[in-house]
Amino acid sequence: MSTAAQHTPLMRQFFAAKAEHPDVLLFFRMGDFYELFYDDARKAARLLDITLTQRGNSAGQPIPMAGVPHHAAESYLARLVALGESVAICEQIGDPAASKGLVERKVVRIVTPGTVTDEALLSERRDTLLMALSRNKHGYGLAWADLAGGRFLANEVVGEDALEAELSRLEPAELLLPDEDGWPAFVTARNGLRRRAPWLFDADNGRRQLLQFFNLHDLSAFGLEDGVFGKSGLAIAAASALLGYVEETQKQRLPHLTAIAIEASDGAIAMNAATRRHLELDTRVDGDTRNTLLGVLDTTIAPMGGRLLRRWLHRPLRDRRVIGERHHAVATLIEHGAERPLREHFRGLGDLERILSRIALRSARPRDLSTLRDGLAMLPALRALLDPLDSPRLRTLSAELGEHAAEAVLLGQALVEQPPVLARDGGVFAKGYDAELDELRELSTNADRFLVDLEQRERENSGIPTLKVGYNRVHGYYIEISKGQSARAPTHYTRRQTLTGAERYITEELKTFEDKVLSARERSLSREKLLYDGLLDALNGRLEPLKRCAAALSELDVLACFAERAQQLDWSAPQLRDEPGLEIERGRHPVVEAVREEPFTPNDLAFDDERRMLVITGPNMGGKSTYMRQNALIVLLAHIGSFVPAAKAILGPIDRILTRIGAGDDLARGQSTFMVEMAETSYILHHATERSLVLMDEIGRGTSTYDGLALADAVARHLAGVNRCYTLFATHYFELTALAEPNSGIANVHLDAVEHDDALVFMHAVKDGPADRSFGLQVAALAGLPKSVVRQARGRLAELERRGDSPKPSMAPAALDMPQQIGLFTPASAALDALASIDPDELTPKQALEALYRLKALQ
Ligand SMILES: Nc1ncnc2c1ncn2[C@@H]1O[C@H](COP(=O)(O)OP(=O)(O)OP(=O)(O)O)[C@@H](O)[C@H]1O
Repeated sequence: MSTAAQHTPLMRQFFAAKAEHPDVLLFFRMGDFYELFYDDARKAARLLDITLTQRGNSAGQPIPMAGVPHHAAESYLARLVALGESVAICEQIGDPAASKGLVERKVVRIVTPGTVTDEALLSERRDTLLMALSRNKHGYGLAWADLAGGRFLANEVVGEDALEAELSRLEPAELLLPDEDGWPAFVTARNGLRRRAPWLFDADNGRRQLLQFFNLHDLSAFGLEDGVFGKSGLAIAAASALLGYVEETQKQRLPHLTAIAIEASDGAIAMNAATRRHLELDTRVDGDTRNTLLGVLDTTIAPMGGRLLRRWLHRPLRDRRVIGERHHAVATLIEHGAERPLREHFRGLGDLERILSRIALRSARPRDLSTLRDGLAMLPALRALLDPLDSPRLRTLSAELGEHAAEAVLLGQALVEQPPVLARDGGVFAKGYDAELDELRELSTNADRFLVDLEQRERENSGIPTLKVGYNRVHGYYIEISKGQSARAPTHYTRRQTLTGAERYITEELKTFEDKVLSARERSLSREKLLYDGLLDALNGRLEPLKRCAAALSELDVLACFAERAQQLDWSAPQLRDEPGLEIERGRHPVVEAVREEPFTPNDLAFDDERRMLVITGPNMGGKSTYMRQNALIVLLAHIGSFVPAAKAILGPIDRILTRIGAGDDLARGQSTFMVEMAETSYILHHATERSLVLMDEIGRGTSTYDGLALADAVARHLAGVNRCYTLFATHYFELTALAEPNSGIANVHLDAVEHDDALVFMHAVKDGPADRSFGLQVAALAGLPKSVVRQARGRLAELERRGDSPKPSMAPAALDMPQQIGLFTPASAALDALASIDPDELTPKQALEALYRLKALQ
């Protein structure tokens, strides 16, 4: 082991900084580069695919090193943050030119996945959240902050399921949790996990810290004290742990987090992680984000509108007044043709929400301010558009937009039309805004004139026509004379620099001029900095109303998007009513309809107290899954305030949407398909209420036919009899169609196909009653199963049917109790089972022949 003393001074400085930030990558500034050393270098080289090299030796050993150029650091940081890594930025504090020996360095901030606010490190249309979790014997506290958007929220939930549901809803980029055992795997397996000392999650300390942060005497105004568990302080503990972390990493105040609010679970239609996954709200099972509900729905124009829509989509509301107002607003926009001009205005809007956060954090760039200026300038036109519209929500939003005339004028006068990217180079402020700045700028501008005159004069006086006046950053102003002519230089010229072909001089007059001009430049830059700070101060004084204005603009963008979609896609206004039941006429699946070339066949749905479960049968590919999901999506869309893809939808209250649908990612989650299927089913049986909408797709498929049928039957009976939820139950077990007895609340519907000229045509229309054929073999043929195999299966099927062993759709209910009579369970199915296990593509000709003999033997 090497000791500190054996290391070079530079490495000792590195180790000191590293000791303070052992868990994060350290970007150590070395001139124009950030360098990483030792393990950090190895890790960064792997993650960023950059070269791992060496920087000399220290303590007798080579130092592994990887570096990224300073000017390109942002893109590397963005990649690291996206991978869930944090980076401490250690800058050179002293002036390298002035300091003797080692220049001083200091960690100035820590970039972490959940705290970034720089535009370049954020995803435009998705919130970046930092979340903290606390727990006690009752449940969990959650607090999450969107620092880039200036939002701070909390919630308390009971049970791991509810915690998982919240995590899947919010998808935090970084998760803080007390460093203790016993956290469930769906928490500990997350990217961007940061374990913190458990005492940082203490409710009593936390309360004090929050009071101090918000400068308040009590927290009751935020509703934080009346969490789900009374005064347990779970949300408070999480919120204060979060704040502590932000202060530690950002090393600055957070003036834009002005409040914290509880976002209670019971205000929303509950959807667990499985439901979000199965319904493919914004990501498909295969990770694709197009061809999802959000993909079809999101035509918002401003990025902040897009983020709000995603938030809405993940949190359909139960408050029928709020949703009703949104529907009314959308209808009003359509009726008056107002959404198109509204959206035209939004094109130049920019991301005001994040800009305002950067203004609060004082990291706003000149272009942020000019975008804000342009946004504020369009407010009067927007209000003029909105004011004649008779909709309560639009009226509220118009009022929330506010006037902001003073800020609009201030920014209008202060900024040049197209400001530079960075404030430090100057040129941000318009002429006429500040007299002192104008005067200083005048001096610099006049300088050019002076230099031309001087050059002319010196040429004449010296008689050297090639004499030039110039400037360089190191040596300042000079008079240049070529080597050949330099002997003729006047005596009052003082030599400043010798080049290969020329000599450069300075004169008294030029020196005086230089001092004046350079100091004018410097003074004008520092004047601009002062003015810039003043501008930020002025805007910060009005941050709250400006934030409300940005929020109203985001909501208008989403409502206008709903209006646009409704017209483009022929969606209609849903009706919400207080009586229970769901009635959908000519409903469509928004995503399948959008991607299909052929027309979509609309289908109805009716649920009421007498009809609570539909057992859906029909051929594979017939459209069962599509039908089930479209109904869930219609219910969901209605509850975010959107119109819906149906001719008519009358919806009673809904508290949850629960789904059990086989998905391709089950195995990736480290559990067997059947385990996942049963865990999800069990969740549904425990949580579904009379007001829940439940989709069950092919339950029981993951195990043997016998067990599967028995389970599916018992689950269906439980859902219909005990949970009494609205259930769409798709199944291949025809036996289940027998459940639809009078007064059972269960009805049969089916999808159909017809064989036409040897081809199979799917009708996609949902009809009453059970299916009478499964078309399994025809679909298998469609899928390209070898003809010989299909032919053989067909023969077997005919034989089974002849023997009366095959399952019949009209099976009597009692049959379930006598499974030995059911064809599915006879030994004859052994041949089909064996057939199913054969993959023809995998077989050699010899193996195929052997398989054939085995099959024959099973006859
Ligand atoms: N109502 C419809 N109108 C038009 N096309 C439809 C309709 N419903 C489904 N389809 C088409 O049929 C395909 C198969 O539908 P879906 O996956 O819903 O069938 P399924 O009965 O659930 O099949 P499986 O039992 O094999 O899972 C869809 O991808 C879609 O292209």
